[in-house]
Amino acid sequence: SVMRIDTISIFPEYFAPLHLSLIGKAIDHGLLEVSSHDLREFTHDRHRSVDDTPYGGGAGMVMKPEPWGEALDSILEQLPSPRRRPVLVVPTPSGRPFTQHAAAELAGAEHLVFACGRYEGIDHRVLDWADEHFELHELSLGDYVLNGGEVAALAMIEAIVRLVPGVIGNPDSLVEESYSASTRGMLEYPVYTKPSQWRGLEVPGVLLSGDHGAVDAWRALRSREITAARRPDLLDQESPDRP
Ligand SMILES: Nc1cc(-c2ccc3ccn(Cc4ccccc4)c3c2)n[nH]1
Repeated sequence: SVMRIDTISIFPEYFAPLHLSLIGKAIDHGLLEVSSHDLREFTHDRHRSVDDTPYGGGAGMVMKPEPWGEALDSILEQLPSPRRRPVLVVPTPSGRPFTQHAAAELAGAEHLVFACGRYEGIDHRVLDWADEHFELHELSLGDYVLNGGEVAALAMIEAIVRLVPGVIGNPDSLVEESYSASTRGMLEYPVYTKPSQWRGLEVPGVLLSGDHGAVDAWRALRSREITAARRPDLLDQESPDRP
């Protein structure tokens, strides 16, 4: 089934990279349709304004609700009916954390719409209205501040689309990943390839031994060492199926 992704932003050119590499191939193979919409197409004044001063005062500008309403209407009107409610993802610093679990959940959606804000954010009535017409997800990319939602949307789209069957060439490469079920939240072990000697640096001998048991043990040990050092919080999730 074809997954459709629509993005709405005042910088639609941010999404041109999606047409490159893996995602580009998925689009060429008809597995994925990506359309980027310019929010200013839904303004009607001479200055094509999308922002105004905030009620209640404060610094910065807030994105006006009308252009967003018309942009979202236009997406809903283009849907084949009867349709399931499309998913609307709104990247925001105040959102629920975007995790691999959220990516897997969203990878099952038929139609994803990303509303990318700028300035101090979007008039909250847009989210209130959208909650009635979409399955709304306000998501944060992480605990750092960006200038807008586009970079967050690009990252989320990549994390989601690579989980869609057929998009990634080799599905095996998805199995043993950080944050995936099989690694149970452990970080990746170090990887090596030829040449076995490089600038005087060797590859760990066990990896050249052909002893797959020893290789697995070495990798498990390195994962645990690296996770304990960098992400002890992931180890606290002592799950019953991890000794
Ligand atoms: N994880 C994450 C998401 C964002 C994000 C998403 C959308 C928007 C729209 C405007 N801004 C700028 C902004 C900065 C701080 C406070 C309010 C607005 C955005 C930031 N930053 N960090």
